This record gives sequence, C-alpha cells and structure tokens, in this order.
Amino acid sequence: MDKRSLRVAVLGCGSVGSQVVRLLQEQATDLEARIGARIELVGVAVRRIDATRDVEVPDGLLTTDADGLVARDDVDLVIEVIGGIEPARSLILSALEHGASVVTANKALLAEDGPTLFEAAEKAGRDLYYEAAVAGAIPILRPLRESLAGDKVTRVLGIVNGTTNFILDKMDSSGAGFAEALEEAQELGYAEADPTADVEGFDAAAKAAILASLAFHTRVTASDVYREGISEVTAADVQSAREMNSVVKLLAICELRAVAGGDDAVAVRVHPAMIPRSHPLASVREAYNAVFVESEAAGQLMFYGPGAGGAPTASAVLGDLVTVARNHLAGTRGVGESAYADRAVLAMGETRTRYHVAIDVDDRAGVLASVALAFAEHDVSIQTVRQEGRGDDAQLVVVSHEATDAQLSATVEHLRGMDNVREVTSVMRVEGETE
Ligand SMILES: NC(=O)C1=CN([C@@H]2O[C@H](COP(=O)(O)OP(=O)(O)OC[C@H]3O[C@@H](n4cnc5c(N)ncnc54)[C@H](OP(=O)(O)O)[C@@H]3O)[C@@H](O)[C@H]2O)C=CC1
Ligand SMILES: N[C@@H](CC=O)C(=O)O
Repeated sequence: MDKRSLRVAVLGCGSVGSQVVRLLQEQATDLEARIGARIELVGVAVRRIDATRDVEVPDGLLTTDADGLVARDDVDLVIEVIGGIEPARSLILSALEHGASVVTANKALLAEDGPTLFEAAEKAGRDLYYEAAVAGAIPILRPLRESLAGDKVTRVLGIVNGTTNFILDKMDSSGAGFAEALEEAQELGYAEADPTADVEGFDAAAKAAILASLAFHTRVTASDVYREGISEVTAADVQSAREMNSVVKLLAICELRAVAGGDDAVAVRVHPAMIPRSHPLASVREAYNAVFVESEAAGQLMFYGPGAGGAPTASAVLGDLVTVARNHLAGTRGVGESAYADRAVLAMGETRTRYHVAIDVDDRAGVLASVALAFAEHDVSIQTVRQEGRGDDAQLVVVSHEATDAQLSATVEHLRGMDNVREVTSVMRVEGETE
C-alpha cells in the first residue's frame, strides 16, 4: 500500500452515499491532515448511472459494476451504503477477501448476519466498522464497545429510529396524519428504501440487536428481538397520551436479567410506549434519537443527536473512515468482535410492562367497578383509574401495574365482551412514571 494515499470505493450514492462522497471531496485537505494520507476516491457503485444525485461525482467514477469495484486489489477501503441484505453482504465479503477494510451503515445486514461478516473481517485481518448503523450521527457503538468495556452495562433504553420519531412527533405536535408525516420523512431522506422497515419496527429491532450485542457482550440477532411497529398507533392513542400529559414514542429496550443459578440473560424489545412529558425521552423531537445506557459503575449516561438523514449519517461514516484509515496506515486493526459470551435471550412472554387502556363506557353507576373486576379476573393490578367525560363521551382510563401481554390481551377480550363497554379505544404500553 502507498503510505501517502488510501484508495476508497463507495458502494451506493443515495441519501447517505451522496453525502459521504460530498464530504470526501469537501474535506479532502482536513482528512489528509488527520489521517496522514490522502484519500483517493476510486469508484462509486450505483444501480442507475443516469439518476439525478445530490452530489457531483467526478467524471468516470460512477459504475454499475460493484462486484468489479470491490474485487480490485488496489482498493484499501470500501464504504458500503447500499443497504439491505444482498448484494451488500456479498460485496462486503468480497471486499474483505480482496484485502480492503470496510465501513458500513447497514444495520439490517449486521443484525441478520453480523457474525459472518465479523468472522470474515477477522480471517482477512481487516477492519469492519459500523458506527453509522445505529442512531445516525450519535457516537454510541464506540462508547459501548470501548469506553464502557470495563463496566457492566445493565440496560439500554432509547429512541433509535428517526422516521418513526418524526411521524409520532408530527402526529402529536401538529395533528398531522400518519401518511402525510411518513411522506415528509421520506422526502427528508430519513426513511429506509422500503419504509415498512421503519414503520413496522424492523429497523429499530436491528439497531436494538446491535446495541444489545455490544452492551452485553453477546450475540443478539434481529430475530431475537420482540418487535411491534407504529402502524397500529392511532390518532386516538396520541390524543389519549396527550390527555395523560404523555407522548407516544417507539422505544428500543435492551435489558440484562439475572437468572437464578445461571449466567445473566438478555431481553430485547421494540414497541411503542406512552411516556410522561417529564421523561427526558419525551423531549426528543423530529428525527432525533436518544439512547440511555445504565451501567453498574458509571450509572446513567445519555447520548442524543440527529438519528437519521444523509449528512448526519455520513458524519459517522467518515469518523469510522478516519479510524480505519489510521489503523490501515499503522498496519494494525481496531477492536475486533470476537470476545463474546453466549447469553440466553428471554422471550417477550417473560417480560412484564405497564399498560394504559382507554375504554368508552356507558355512563352509569357500577361501570367502573365492573371494569376493575375484569382487570382483577386476569390478575392485572390497577395503578390508577379515572373517568373522563360524561354521557356519550364517558371514558375510563386505566393504567395498570406490570402485567404480561397474555394477561393484558385476556383482559381486553373480556372488556370487549361486556355490556357496559362500548369500545376499547386505546391499548398502549407505559414506560416511566405517569401522572
Ligand atoms: N438514510 C438514513 O438516514 C440512514 C441510512 N442508513 C443506512 O445507510 C444505507 C444507505 O441508506 P440510504 O442512503 O438512505 O439509501 P438510498 O436508498 O438513498 O441509497 C441506496 C444507494 O444504493 C444504490 N444501490 C442500490 N442497489 C444497488 C446495487 N445492487 N448495486 C449498486 N448500488 C446499488 C442506489 O443506487 P441508485 O441511486 O442508482 O438507485 C443508491 O445510490 C442503508 O443501509 C441504511 O439503512 C443508516 C443510518 C441513517
Ligand atoms: N431509517 C432510519 C435511518 C437511520 O438509521 C431511521 O429513520 O432512523
């Protein structure tokens, strides 16, 4: 390798890739000073050569031959920002086999098949960095992997999907409809190529798997994560939350749980939850993300910043590029992914959460008692219950103590069969202390 220049190939030139290419050009001098070598962009692989792009790619660099680009022996570093499983996986594996280090933002691939990629990087003696894969611009993976490596992380709780946070925030703050807010998030470059990944929680689940793997030094894949998206969150749920002085957020929750007589296990879930406006996560607006990390010695840490978008994500990609480039020049590798415990992953059925249930009821004496009895019959303890409205608008709002999904579902079924219950209008998990 030429000590004075590093040859970089970029795969993908969409929302993120175009900003990576832009920053590589605009910051060339600074990057050279920081790395100690010039970064030479040798190719940008895309699907369509003639598409309009948010960056001017130097003549002759755009190619549809991504396979050929990663197989070049003179490429030192490959940045993968295509997304999805294939061809991204094959391209990364080929890049490593051909001696390049890789930086990727591809959480879907890492959460599905991370171990294959890590083993390939190990075997090739090359780096595989992916800070941009979780929470956009926020440095969260490096702190988990390196800064907190001497501590015991017990819980990671956060908002890790910008698109869904943007949608829920718009629904709450301006009464926007779901479809309208999603369209805006897509225009702003926050959403995945298939926004189902955002809306149905797959993207957040992939990020939760990556966070849990690093936080608890184990291997968690996307299929281990309990997942509910926001497509079922209605304007009534958002309104119900507002009446409780709360907001609805899509949360990722990763926990280390003690298991009698055995190693600690992990529980990882992604679902919408109602949180009080006084909770720090409630003030995370638009496409911002925030992640709380709780560890035994450090206590509670909070990481906050832009969670999606081309330029913020490109910032994280370039941060990795500088690290990997420095390693490359020094002839070393960064921190590998090999030291793993094999922790059990607990099923959601073993997790208990609190619930908020809004029930339209007949406004007559005894209705509150019969609703309370329905909860009691399924062993769901009630924390608070109050009546909102009178007459045709009468509604009971119940917040339960912790219960399992099975208990809550049975309670809701029971309520739906009662004569004095008109409709169960909102069922939502609750995090944090509600008023
Ligand atoms: N957008 C964001 O805010 C964030 C995205 N990420 C991740 O970054 C990655 C890229 O996301 P994003 O930029 O939004 O995606 P886009 O859909 O905007 O861009 C994808 C790019 O990949 C190119 N591409 C697609 N298929 C191929 C192929 N077979 N061969 C060569 N090139 C191909 C496309 O080419 P063409 O332009 O010709 O169609 C396009 O340039 C994903 O893994 C995503 O999850 C991570 C954090 C934030
Ligand atoms: N679609 C993702 C992009 C960043 O990871 C999101 O909205 O968070």
